[in-house]
Amino acid sequence: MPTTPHDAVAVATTLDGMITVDNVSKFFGSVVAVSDVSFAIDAGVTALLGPNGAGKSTLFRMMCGLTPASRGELRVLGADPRADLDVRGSIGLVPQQDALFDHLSARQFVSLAAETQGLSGDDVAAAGDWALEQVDLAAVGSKTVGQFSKGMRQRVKVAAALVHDPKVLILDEPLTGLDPVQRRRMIALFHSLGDQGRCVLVSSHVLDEVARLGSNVLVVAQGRLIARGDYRDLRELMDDRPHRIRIGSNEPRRLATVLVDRGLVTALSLDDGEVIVDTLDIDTLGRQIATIALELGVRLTEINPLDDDLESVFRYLVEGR
Ligand SMILES: Nc1ncnc2c1ncn2[C@@H]1O[C@H](COP(=O)(O)OP(=O)(O)OP(=O)(O)O)[C@@H](O)[C@H]1O
Repeated sequence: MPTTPHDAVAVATTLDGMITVDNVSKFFGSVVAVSDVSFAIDAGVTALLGPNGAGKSTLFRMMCGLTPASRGELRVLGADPRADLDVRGSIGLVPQQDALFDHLSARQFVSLAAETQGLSGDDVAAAGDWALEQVDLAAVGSKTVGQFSKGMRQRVKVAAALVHDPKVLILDEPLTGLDPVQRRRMIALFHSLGDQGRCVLVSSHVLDEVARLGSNVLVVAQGRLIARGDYRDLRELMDDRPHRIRIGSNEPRRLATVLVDRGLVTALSLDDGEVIVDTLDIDTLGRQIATIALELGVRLTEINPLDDDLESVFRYLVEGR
């Protein structure tokens, strides 16, 4: 554990988890942003995966006590974040927006965050230095934020959220726009913060980012929690879904007939000389298609999945198709 410039807020954790969300819904008029979501999470990194508009930010805002739930109950460190100011003080939020003041130095920006959290006097500078150290920016703390790369800017935002040494750190899409090296560095930072006993909750709409975030994943879509578990299990579940594939060849009709005869596809259509197939067993189809083409003397020009985007993965998980 690192030494901290000020006492960590001592708040009891419940048996349920450091964050507990119990049958929570949030309505904005007729819009259901969050629908009957329940989960409990503890120390370490948890990823909240979901497409745009899934309800991730709304869940985060409720956890931070910024907006009330319409129904259900949220507990952070055993208390209601709307009612308990101590608990609000043990949450750090990294917002999605790039809300930095470019003319301030990183140290000034983080100190401002420390003052906002109620620190004063020497504690402000000590907390600022400590937070910049955590994100590996202490050496460039006197540079203005306007000079920073996207990855460094994100780390300044994390430092600002960490400055009061919160037990719970909530990060809204913190990996967006980072290059692979910056992303790896940020993910390593999240894990080190989680290993120090913090509950680190990170949202993302990118499946591959979540693969690197770790084993604890919550999947939300259309306001509902639709899956939860180890990333590999979720990936398997996603890979088991039916796939739609476009196959280009010089003899689409002959190829189509054989694919149906051999039971390799569940649906098929011909589109402008190309065969569009649905298959439940993409591996077998992939293995056999070249052999079949060879047998028939048919030349393959293209094999492309049409539904390998994240939206179709979510659609499958939500609707089972
Ligand atoms: N203040 C609001 N008033 C009305 N509707 C809202 C409000 N905030 C969110 N919504 C709606 O609630 C739904 C969930 O939005 P939310 O921002 O929580 O999703 P998200 O998963 O964070 O997506 P994104 O990454 O795009 O922000 C969306 O349909 C959104 O339009």
